[in-house]
Amino acid sequence: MSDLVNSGNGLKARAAEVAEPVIVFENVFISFSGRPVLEDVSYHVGKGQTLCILGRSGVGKSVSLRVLMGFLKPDAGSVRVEGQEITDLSETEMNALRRRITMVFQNGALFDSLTVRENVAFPLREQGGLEEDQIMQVVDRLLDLVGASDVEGLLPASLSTGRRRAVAIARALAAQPEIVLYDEPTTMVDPLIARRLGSIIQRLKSQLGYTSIVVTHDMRFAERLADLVLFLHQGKAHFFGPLKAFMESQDEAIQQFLTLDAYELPMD
Ligand SMILES: Nc1ncnc2c1ncn2[C@@H]1O[C@H](COP(=O)(O)OP(=O)(O)OP(=O)(O)O)[C@@H](O)[C@H]1O
Repeated sequence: MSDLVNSGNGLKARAAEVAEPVIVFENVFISFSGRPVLEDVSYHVGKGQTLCILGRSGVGKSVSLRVLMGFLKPDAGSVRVEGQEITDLSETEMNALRRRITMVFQNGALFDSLTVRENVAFPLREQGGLEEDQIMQVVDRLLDLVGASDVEGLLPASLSTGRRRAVAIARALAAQPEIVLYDEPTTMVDPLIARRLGSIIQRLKSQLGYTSIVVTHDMRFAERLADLVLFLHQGKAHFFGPLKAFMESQDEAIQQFLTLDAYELPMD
């Protein structure tokens, strides 16, 4: 059933059948009350790659994620996940898609009354199909992966923000997604915790081959994780390409973003 239970699943076979990248945005437009936010934005993410979406505040980074989750419909353009057009799916089809794509929210959205272990076990129980001892095995592995084994018996309220976010990542993974979206994972945590969260995301990529998109303000975080960068600027995909090309770009808007980032006091 899962990579976490047994290493063989249908993912590889399905990916091989799909000629195009796992996620494709093509000429996407979206506006609110006539005010354009994304104008003609295109990018793609291949299997196992990490894309970091960068850009100044309010430029449409979170909107891009919400379009991918089907919470917002673009006015025009195509959004495809493993070759399937998602802009015209019914709510039922969208719910099926949301089992394959999961979003880790800043606040973690954990159940307050459940322990860390029970929180992580929750999606596995909800999905069914696993015996209790298998569930416990998967939970152990996930807690270990995010470094939260020592707090498994605690309630979320007693954890630090960074720990809560790590547990939220474990719970998101328990739903066995194929694609993980992270919205500002390092906001409001100190640099050490940010580095730890970065290591967790990195490990998920190298050990489990997740395809992921990370929205972040934090250039140091992006530098550690990104294969690809999408830099949104004035509604446009001002840059889309490999991290190295982004860092070396002499483009004025990119230079300004990188320079300002270097001078910004760390928010986390
Ligand atoms: N549902 C909505 N209705 C109206 N306007 C919206 C909606 N969602 C987003 N917006 C607007 O779209 C713009 C982009 O928002 P978004 O949250 O994507 O920015 P962001 O780049 O993620 O910024 P930040 O880094 O500050 O989170 C903002 O001006 C926001 O007010």
